[in-house]
Amino acid sequence: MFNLEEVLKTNFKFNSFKSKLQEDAINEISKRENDVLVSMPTGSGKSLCYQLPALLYPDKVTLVFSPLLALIKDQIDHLTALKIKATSLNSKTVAAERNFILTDLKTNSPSIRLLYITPEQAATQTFKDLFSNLTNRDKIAFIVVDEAHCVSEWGHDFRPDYLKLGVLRDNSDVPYIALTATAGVEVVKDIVSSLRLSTSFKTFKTSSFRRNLFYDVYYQNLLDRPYEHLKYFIKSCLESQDDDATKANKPCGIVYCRTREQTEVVAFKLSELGIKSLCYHAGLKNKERLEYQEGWQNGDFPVICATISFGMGVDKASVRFVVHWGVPKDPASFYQESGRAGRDGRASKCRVYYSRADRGAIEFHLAHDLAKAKKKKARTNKAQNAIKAFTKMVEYCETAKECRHRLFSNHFGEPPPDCRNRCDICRNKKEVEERAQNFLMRCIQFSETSTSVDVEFDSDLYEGGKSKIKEDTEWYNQAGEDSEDSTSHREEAARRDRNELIQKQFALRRNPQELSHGTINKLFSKRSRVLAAASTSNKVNGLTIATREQYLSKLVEVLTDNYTQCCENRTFDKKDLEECAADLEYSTFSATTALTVYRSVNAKMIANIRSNTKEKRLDPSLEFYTPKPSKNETIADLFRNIENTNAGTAFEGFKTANQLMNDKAKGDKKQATINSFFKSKGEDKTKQDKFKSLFGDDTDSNRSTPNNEEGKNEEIFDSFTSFKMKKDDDIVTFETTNVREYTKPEFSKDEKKDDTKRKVDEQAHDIDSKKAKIEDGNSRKVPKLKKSEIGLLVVKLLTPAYAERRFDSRDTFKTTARSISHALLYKDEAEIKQFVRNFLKNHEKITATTTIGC
Ligand SMILES: Nc1ncnc2c1ncn2[C@@H]1O[C@H](COP(=O)(O)OP(=O)(O)OP(=O)(O)O)[C@@H](O)[C@H]1O
Repeated sequence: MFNLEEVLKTNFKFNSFKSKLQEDAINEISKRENDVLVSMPTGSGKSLCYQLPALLYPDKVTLVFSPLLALIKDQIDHLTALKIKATSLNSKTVAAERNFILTDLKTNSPSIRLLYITPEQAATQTFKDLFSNLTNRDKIAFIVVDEAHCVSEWGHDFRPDYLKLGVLRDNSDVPYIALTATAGVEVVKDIVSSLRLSTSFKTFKTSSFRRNLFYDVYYQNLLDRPYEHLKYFIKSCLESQDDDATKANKPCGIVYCRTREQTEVVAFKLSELGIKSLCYHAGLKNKERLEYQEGWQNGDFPVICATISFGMGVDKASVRFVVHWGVPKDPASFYQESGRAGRDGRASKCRVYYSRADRGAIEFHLAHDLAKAKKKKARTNKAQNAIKAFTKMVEYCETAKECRHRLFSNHFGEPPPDCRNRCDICRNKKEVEERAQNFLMRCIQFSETSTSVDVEFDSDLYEGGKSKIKEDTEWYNQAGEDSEDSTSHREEAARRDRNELIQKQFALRRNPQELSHGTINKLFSKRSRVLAAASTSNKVNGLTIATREQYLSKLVEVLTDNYTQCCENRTFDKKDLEECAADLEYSTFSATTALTVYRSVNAKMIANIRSNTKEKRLDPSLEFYTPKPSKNETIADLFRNIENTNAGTAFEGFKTANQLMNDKAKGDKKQATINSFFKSKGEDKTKQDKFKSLFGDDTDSNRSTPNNEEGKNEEIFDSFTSFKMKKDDDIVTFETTNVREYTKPEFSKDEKKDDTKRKVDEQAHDIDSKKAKIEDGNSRKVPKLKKSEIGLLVVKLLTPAYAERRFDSRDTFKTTARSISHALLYKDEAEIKQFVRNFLKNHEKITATTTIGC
């Protein structure tokens, strides 16, 4: 009917359509038969899809709703340059122009082809009159809704005024054209329902599958030296390209971090390891930001470590990798951020270095947003949606269920893509499953040794563990006598609570749609630093964990100021001050039942501390504060105690990442790596003891281990990154890494020494084991494996069943693992494996009453 190519050439000066999809969409729209939804990535030429058809109906006008004046201006300038009459009716339109528009559009042959309007304008009487005039005379060619995702609460740019655009349908049957960049299923659903697109609407949509991108996930806490791992990954990405490219087109990459500090630390670490990197975040001066962005774009340095603020308008073709150091916020952001890799169509990689600490921090913020939303529906929905979307990201990272690209195809409502090994799971599912399992197991192991909230090594699944729940319960019962009866009653209640929570956690994983306020509160209470967090809303009506956290933060801040300014001989460290603040907050919390009282007592306390600081008087809470005895219950405690013992340094105030880096640059090599904590002379015995208590391994001492005593626990800790069974020599060994690419570490001198030492230790252990085997052959009852090794092996073997929820509780899991380990003290690896296999075969569900049998 129309010669579209001719119109394209004559009016838009293009020789051909940008893509087949663009051509098809224009073809369909031109017919004016159906509503059309165009979903294509930015820059793919969506505007032409309505601009060209608008020219095909010379005595009609096309109305275009667009959210921003700046976008409108751009479009009008572009069309004016092409001599196409386009104008805008908005709050800034001067009276003369407004009159011209209204007069022109009321004629039989208006000269205006496209009229751009902000959605806010659509609600004005002037527009309503104009609209009914045009409709009555059948003068509208198309109603176009640009950036249509603004109708959706799932989108980032939700604009309530967009919701009103569907109402225009009441009085008109003009075809609607909705345009959006690649949108998720929920957003598309919202567009269709809000704009009331007809049931026969046609969709023109680009597939979200990026076949040149390879996706995978690694776990930060399974890596011995995560920054080195990152370095080798980056090197492999940057080296694989041709050398002929211009400087600006040389391979480069982005490392996305959650916080400004992280960008600084990662950039520093990479630079230190020989990969020139700079950071980019909102805290930099404008000039610096621009300079760094340009430097990266010009190819002055290959890696930029940035918060997600980096990337808007950055369209560099030769990005060979995008790393997320932590966890992306949601599938849509992840798609967009990782999609900055491989714009030139060449093979590129997208990797997440997952961290539970990051997950915890994000969950906490999400819970906070939800709490802040109070009962406002729109905000609550938004906060709930953010939690659901984040849950998908967590599942993506923590499991190895399905092709990584499916995260996106599911999100965009597309059929599963033909991945063909373009992700780690499709390439080697078994290996990835094992890695995910090791990660889960690691979380369980650390949760056994951690009784307080420890962000870096936060426990999996449970609300701070048994002791935390017990502590909460005790708090409620503190008035009563601690009789045996009441204790067992409380333990029973705690067990019930815990099981219920576990069930909810699992339910949450199964069906993230079913989130209730209570569940979320419970879920996030484990992240909280406040004492008895889980009891918050029961104790003080209307009080949220987030509010308590805010007061706690304030208390930490004012106490820190008071301490640094008013105490001469400082011995407390950051954790002491936090604990002191937590005690203060808790004392108010436990003495109150009304929210207003809670707030005012805290406010008064904060004011008092401030006034003491002003008068240079140490606050009594600090003057009489006795730091809690070191229990070595968390890794953080352990590090802190060792640090205190080793360094004997006074509190110097807290340092920013920058200061730390500067200190390091000045040669402060005191603590180059975590390992070096455990490698310094003199304190070995103490540290070993600390590790023993940390891992609950106090029974190996009766075993004869010549040559291997020194550093035994170091080895366990070092190797804790992952462990594997060496099939060939029948011995459980610990691996410093289970990562294929990480094969060529360049150790520093000290690390080489450590490594040699470890090898010597391992050899000694080999000799020791062989000796033990010979002795066993001589029928002496000597254990074939260390107790700790048996323990780890059993835990590893039981973990898949735990992940499949076959244990009724975490306690049962622990007790079973312990009982089996004890029972198999004199068995070898094969026997242990066989036993556990049979045990799991014979017991589908494992409860506290399941007998081990041996
Ligand atoms: N057929 C074509 N041939 C060549 N270039 C084209 C063609 N169609 C559009 N373009 C150009 O492609 C670029 C991107 O087009 P456009 O701005 O319409 O993309 P878009 O998908 O609307 O992006 P956004 O989501 O940012 O609005 C523009 O410079 C436009 O002139």
